[in-house]
Amino acid sequence: MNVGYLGPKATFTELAVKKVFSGFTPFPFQTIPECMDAVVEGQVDLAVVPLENALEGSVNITLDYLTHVVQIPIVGEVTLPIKQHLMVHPENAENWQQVSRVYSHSHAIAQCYKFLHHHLKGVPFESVSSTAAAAQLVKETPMQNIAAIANELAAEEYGLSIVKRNIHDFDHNHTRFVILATQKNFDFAALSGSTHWKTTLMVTLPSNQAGALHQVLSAFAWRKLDLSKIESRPMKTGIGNYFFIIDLEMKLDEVLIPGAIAELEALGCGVKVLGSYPSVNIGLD
Ligand SMILES: O=C(O)C(=O)Cc1ccccc1
Repeated sequence: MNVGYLGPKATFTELAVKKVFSGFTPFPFQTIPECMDAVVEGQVDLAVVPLENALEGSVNITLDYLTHVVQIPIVGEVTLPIKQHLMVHPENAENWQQVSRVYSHSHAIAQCYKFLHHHLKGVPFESVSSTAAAAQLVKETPMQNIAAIANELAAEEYGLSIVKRNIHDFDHNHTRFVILATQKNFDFAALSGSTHWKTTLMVTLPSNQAGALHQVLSAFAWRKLDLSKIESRPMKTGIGNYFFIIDLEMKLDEVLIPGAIAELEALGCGVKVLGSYPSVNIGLD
């Protein structure tokens, strides 16, 4: 099977792919939408993209593309610890404190904001499509003293020198990556051995109805359904129009979740199941 992922080689997404898809053929794509389009067009069997980071929150492009553009179910989830390092071209290793710009994925820059503020104060930073794309840029531009924030594998892959390790501002830095597939026969529970399942719903509220969100939450609460996330995202139809993404800590069953969905629909809500999928937590080793 082919797995599309946010590339180029040595992104955090590739680390996630390597942890769970040994024996699959990896295909890097430059952007998250390109990965998802590749699944829709049948160019790859699966796609792995980042969805949420513990320090920086949701990867909005992933959520928005999944909810507004493509219709691909989430079939699995992998959570990985994230360690960010500052790296430069070996020719600039001695002078890293004089770097003129720092490149990385916007989430990685945000995860290291305190470090950048204190150790590279005033140095501009610029976001690129991934941490590994930043490392590749630094490799290809040795004549400029610039830095990338990326992982250890990227330093190896692009021949860069790590000049500061673990520059993320908080220790518990994890990212959730989702696996997307249209194929019905892909079984992530069998592949990963995971018995922990989650279900993700997209809920739109009836317009201008006082207490609607309270009623939505009570449909889950009285059934004792455990929510691990609720987040609002713009409908993109006008200021103040939002939908909700709700994660439940259980597999889609035949009674409780369908009962809650029926109750929400009776209230005038729209409900879409984005996926019910096994979830795995991986260590860096
Ligand atoms: O840019 C990468 O390496 C990615 O895979 C996206 C990302 C960025 C920052 C933290 C986790 C994942």
